[in-house]
Amino acid sequence: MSENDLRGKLRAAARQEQFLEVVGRDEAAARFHRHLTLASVGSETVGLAAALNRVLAHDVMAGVDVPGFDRSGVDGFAVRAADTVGASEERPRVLTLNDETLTPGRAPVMTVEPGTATLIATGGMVPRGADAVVMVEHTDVIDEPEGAVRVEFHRAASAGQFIAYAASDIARGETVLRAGQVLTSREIGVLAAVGIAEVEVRRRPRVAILSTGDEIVAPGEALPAGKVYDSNGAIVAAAVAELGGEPVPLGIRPDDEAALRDAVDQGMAACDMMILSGGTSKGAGDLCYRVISRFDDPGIVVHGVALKPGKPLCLAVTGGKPLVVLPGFPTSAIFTFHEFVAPVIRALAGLPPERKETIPAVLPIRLTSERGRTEYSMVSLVRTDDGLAAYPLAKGSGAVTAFSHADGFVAIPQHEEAVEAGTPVSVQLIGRNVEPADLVVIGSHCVGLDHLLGRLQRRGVTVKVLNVGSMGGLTAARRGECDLAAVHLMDPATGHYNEPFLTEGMTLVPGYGRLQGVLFRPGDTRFEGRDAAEAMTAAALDRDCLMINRNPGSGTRILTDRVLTGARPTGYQAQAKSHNAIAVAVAQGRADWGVAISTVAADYQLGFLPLQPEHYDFVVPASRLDRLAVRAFIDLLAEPETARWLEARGFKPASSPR
Ligand SMILES: Nc1nc2c(c(=O)[nH]1)N[C@H]1C(S)=C(S)[C@@H](COP(=O)(O)OP(=O)(O)OC[C@H]3O[C@@H](n4cnc5c(N)ncnc54)[C@H](O)[C@@H]3O)O[C@H]1N2
Ligand code: MOO
Repeated sequence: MSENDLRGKLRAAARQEQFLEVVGRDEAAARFHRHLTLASVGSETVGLAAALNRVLAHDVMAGVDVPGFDRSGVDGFAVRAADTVGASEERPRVLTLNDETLTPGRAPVMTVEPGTATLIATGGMVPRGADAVVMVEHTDVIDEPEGAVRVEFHRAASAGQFIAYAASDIARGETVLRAGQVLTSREIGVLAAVGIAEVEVRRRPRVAILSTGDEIVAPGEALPAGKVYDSNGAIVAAAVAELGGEPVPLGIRPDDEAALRDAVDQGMAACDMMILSGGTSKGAGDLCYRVISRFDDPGIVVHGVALKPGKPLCLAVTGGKPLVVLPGFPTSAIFTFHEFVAPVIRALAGLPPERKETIPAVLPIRLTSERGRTEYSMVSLVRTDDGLAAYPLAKGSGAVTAFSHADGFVAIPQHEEAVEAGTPVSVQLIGRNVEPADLVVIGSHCVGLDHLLGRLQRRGVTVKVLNVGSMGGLTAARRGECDLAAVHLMDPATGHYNEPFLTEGMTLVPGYGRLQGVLFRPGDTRFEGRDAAEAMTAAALDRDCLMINRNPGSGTRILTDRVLTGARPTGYQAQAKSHNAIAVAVAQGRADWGVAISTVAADYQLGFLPLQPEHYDFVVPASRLDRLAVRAFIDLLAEPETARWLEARGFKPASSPR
C-alpha cells in the first residue's frame, strides 16, 4: 500500500461517523416489530420419525378409540362377576371353562354364559357376557380326567375388574394434540397410538447466518496471530436450531463490500431471514451497515441501541424479511440475539413467546456501569444461608464464555454508575432454573484445580467455579457463599502462606505446592541462568526491560511486591488477570518478563527462574466441612493418582513435605 493510500485509510478511519440515533431497548424492539409480520412461514408434512421437536400445525383429532375394544389388563379368566360372589380360599366358586383361549389380537367367538369362564391373556379382547377378569393366581384348575375342565375361583371379582374399556384412554373424535404443540417423544407416542404415520408441522424458518471480518477464521483451521475463530457463526446457528429454526450457515466473508453484498443477496433470496455478525459500527472498515443501507423498504429501522452489551446492533427489514447485523463481540452478539432476534424466530416457527423468569438475589461485590446505556451484567448464582448471591461474570463484551457460564443477568439502569455490594437485585434467568451445584469453589484459578474438579464431576458431583482471585475467595468463604475458597496468599510480614489469613470458623484444607517464578523468552540473557530475585531487581533498573504485572489482590501480586521492595519496573502498571495472560504477553513480546507458575511457563515454552514455592490451599467454612461434596474433594486430594497427576504437571502434592 502506498503512503498516500495509507494516509487516506487512516483519515477515513479517524473520521468515524457516530451512531446517528441510539434508541432505547423497547423503542428498538417496537420499530423492528412495526415492519414485521410474524405469521408462521407455512407447514409441511413429515413422518413420525422426523417429527421430534417440530411444532404441530393443526389440532389432531383421534380417528379411532384407544383401546379399540374392552381389554383385559391381566392374565386370567374372563367371568361374570355375579358368578364369583362369596368366593374364598375355603369356599371357592367353581366355573366351567369355555373351549376358547383369548390371546391378544384374537376376536372371541364364544359368550361367557352364567357359570362359565374363558381363559384370557393380558391385552386380550374381553368376550361378550364377561364383566370382570380374575387373575390366574387366584384360581386353580381342577384336575379331572374326563369331561369339561372346571376352575376354582378363590376370590370374588367386582364388576369391571381388570378391564380397560374401549375408548377409556382416547375417544374417537377427541382432540389429542393442539396446534402449536412441540412434539416430544410423548406426543409422538400419542400420534402413533391413534394410527397417525405423518403429521403436518410448521415449516422451520430458514435463517441465513454469515460471519464477517478479515480476522475471522473457521474453527478447525490454523490460527495466525491476531486472528480469531468464528464463534458467532456456531453459536447463532445452534441457537437458531434451539429456537425451532433451520440454520443455513453461509460461512465467513472478509471485509469486502462486493463479497458481502453477494452473500446478503444469496441469504435473503434463499431464506426467511438473515443474521450477520461483525462490522456494524459506522467506521471505514464496518461494511455490513453500508451493504444493508441500500435497502429502503424500509431497510434499516434501528442502528444503535442504548444497551451494554449490544450498542451497535443493526435491525433491518426488507421484502418483509428480518435482516439483522449483530455486534461482532461474542457476548454482545448472543445477548442481542436473545433479546431481539430470538422472539422473531420463535414467532416464525409458530412457538409462543418464551416465558421469562426472574429471581431475587444479592450482589456480593460492587458492580460499576457505563452511564447512558442500560447495562446487562451476566451473573452466576450461588446459594448462601440467606438466599442467592449473584456474582457478576465481569468478562466484558468480547468474552465468549460469559453467556455460557451465566445463570442469568441483572440490568443496571441507564443513569446509574454503580450498584453497591449488598444491594438486592432481580436476576433474569437464562433459559433454565437455577440448579444448585454440589460444590461451589470461589477464588484463585489453577489448572491443577481444574483437573481435580473435572475428576470430581465425573464421579457425579456437580461443581460451580468462580475465579475471583484469592482475596475474593477468602471473602466469599467468610460470607458463606462457597464450600471451598482456593487461595495462595502470602503474609508479607511472615512469608507464610494462607494460614495467617484464616479467621474464626474457617478451616484450611492443604492443597498442593506450586512454583512461582519469573517467565521470560528463552535466550533472553537478562534472565537466562540468573537468580530470579536478582534478575527482577536488575530488570527494575532497566527502562527497556518491560514487565507485565498481576492485579492487586492476587497472591502473585503480593509475592511480586515483596520481591520488588518498592521498585517500579517499566510496565508495573500493566495488570494481567491470570498466569496465562502473563505467559501470552511474554511469549508474544508485548512484555519481557512477568511472574507466574512453572506449569504455565512450560505450557508456553518460556524460560523460568524459580522464585518461591507457594501453597495453593483451600479455605473451608467449618460449617461446610462435613458436606458430602467437600469430603469427596478432600478424599480426592489424598488419592495416590491425584498425587501422580499433580507431580507430572509440576505441582507438589500436599502429602509430600513442603
Ligand atoms: N470508537 C468506538 N469503538 C467502538 C464502539 C464505539 O461506540 N466507538 N463500540 C464498541 C462496541 S459497544 C462494540 S459491541 C464493538 C462492535 O463492533 P462491530 O460490531 O463493528 O464488530 P467488529 O468490529 O467486527 O468486531 C468486534 C470484535 O468481535 C470479534 N468478532 C467479530 N466477529 C466474530 C465472530 N464471528 N466470532 C468471534 N469473534 C468475532 C472481532 O474480532 C472483534 O474483536 O465495537 C466497539 N468499538
Ligand atoms: O455494546 Mo458493545 O456490545 O458492549 O461492547
